[in-house]
Amino acid sequence: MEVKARAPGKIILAGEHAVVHGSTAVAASLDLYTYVSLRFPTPSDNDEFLRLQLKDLALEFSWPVARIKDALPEAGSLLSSKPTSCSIETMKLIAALVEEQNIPEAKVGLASGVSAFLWLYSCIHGFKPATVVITSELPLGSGLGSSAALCVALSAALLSFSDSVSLDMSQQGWSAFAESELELLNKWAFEGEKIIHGKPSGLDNTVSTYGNMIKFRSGDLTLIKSNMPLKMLITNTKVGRNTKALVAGVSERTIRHPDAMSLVFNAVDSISNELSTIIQSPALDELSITEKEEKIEELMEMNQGLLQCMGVSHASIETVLRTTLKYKLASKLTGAGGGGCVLTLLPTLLSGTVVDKVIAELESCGFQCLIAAIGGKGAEVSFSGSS
Ligand SMILES: Nc1ncnc2c1ncn2[C@@H]1O[C@H](COP(=O)(O)OP(=O)(O)O)[C@@H](O)[C@H]1O
Ligand SMILES: C[C@@](O)(CCOP(=O)(O)O)CC(=O)O
Ligand SMILES: [Mg+2]
Repeated sequence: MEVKARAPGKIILAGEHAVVHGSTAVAASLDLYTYVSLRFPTPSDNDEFLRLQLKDLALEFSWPVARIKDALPEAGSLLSSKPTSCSIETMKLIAALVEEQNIPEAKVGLASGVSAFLWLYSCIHGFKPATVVITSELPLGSGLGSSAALCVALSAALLSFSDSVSLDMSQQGWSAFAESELELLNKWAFEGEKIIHGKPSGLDNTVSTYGNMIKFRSGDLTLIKSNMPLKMLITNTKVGRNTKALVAGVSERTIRHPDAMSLVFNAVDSISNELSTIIQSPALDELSITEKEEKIEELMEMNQGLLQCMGVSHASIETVLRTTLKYKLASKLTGAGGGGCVLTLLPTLLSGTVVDKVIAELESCGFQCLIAAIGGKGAEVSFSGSS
């Protein structure tokens, strides 16, 4: 029997970084997924390895399970009872296990993802041999939440074969988790995100777990029901960056200028709250769709200005902003910034010709554009094969 889990990426409409410091953020899931399949060998396979295949990257890692048991003896004793944080000492032991795999220099950023895998796997399944295969439709390290999608899909696959979750394995196609199970897998995913991000807010793993559109503040989520069409152009600057370093940079700036930064975070909080009110307000309210879109555009520009104050914009992001402004379109970075992706609102009445022109101009700068559906499903699993 094999389980396949999938978890979506996300866009942050407002509130990235500030959410780490307690402000409200608004995010929506994307219809781009990370997939994790998990299979345990049968006794006749005589396989004593834990294998991790990163299919898109053509990389494969493996550890004899006895080696993992030697390195992380206490991990196996936790056995999925409760989501547990990886201590600094254990992190060093995991780093040694990852280093043994000689990840190519150009792909060294993957080490944190592989570490999160080892922690989640050994906590939930101890030292059992298995093969785990990962594929993703998301660009890695671009602000679309690939790290969270990885942690959520991993937790979903791992928990599906644990005593903590009871799913109907005979059901065909993708099935969703019960509410209490979603809560558990979101908590495990958060532990994985901590290994990748250092100090995550929990926003990304929460929207990847639950899907839809959410308002999030200090660990609390509220599902949002949008009452208007929201079409976003996503431009990937293809400038690589690392969320952990950018989040740490904002924290350092906050230590240097606590009063000013607290006002910046408060302003972002107001922007996110106003944005979620506009999105949810009834379609036949006094505000027409166009008026709502104009307000959202203004809020996006204000949020972008505050992200600049936090020091997370980038020359490539500024190029996207300037280019879209020529077509009177508003944009903001999404995710951690420093490169990565930029969102541009495409108003309902905007002609297809203008959309094509702006995309052509952005792509002529070497950027990559996509229009993805937002607010779709969260984590799901699908079983195949006989038990
Ligand atoms: N499919 C994947 N396979 C392996 N590692 C992954 C995968 N997706 C994400 N990661 C890990 O997450 C990191 C990117 O996370 P991050 O910097 O938070 O950017 P984002 O979450 O916006 O994509 C990668 O460098 C890698 O360590
Ligand atoms: C910057 C932040 O708000 C979002 C990071 O998103 P991403 O990893 O860049 O997709 C960090 C967080 O909320 O944990
Ligand atoms: Mg991330």
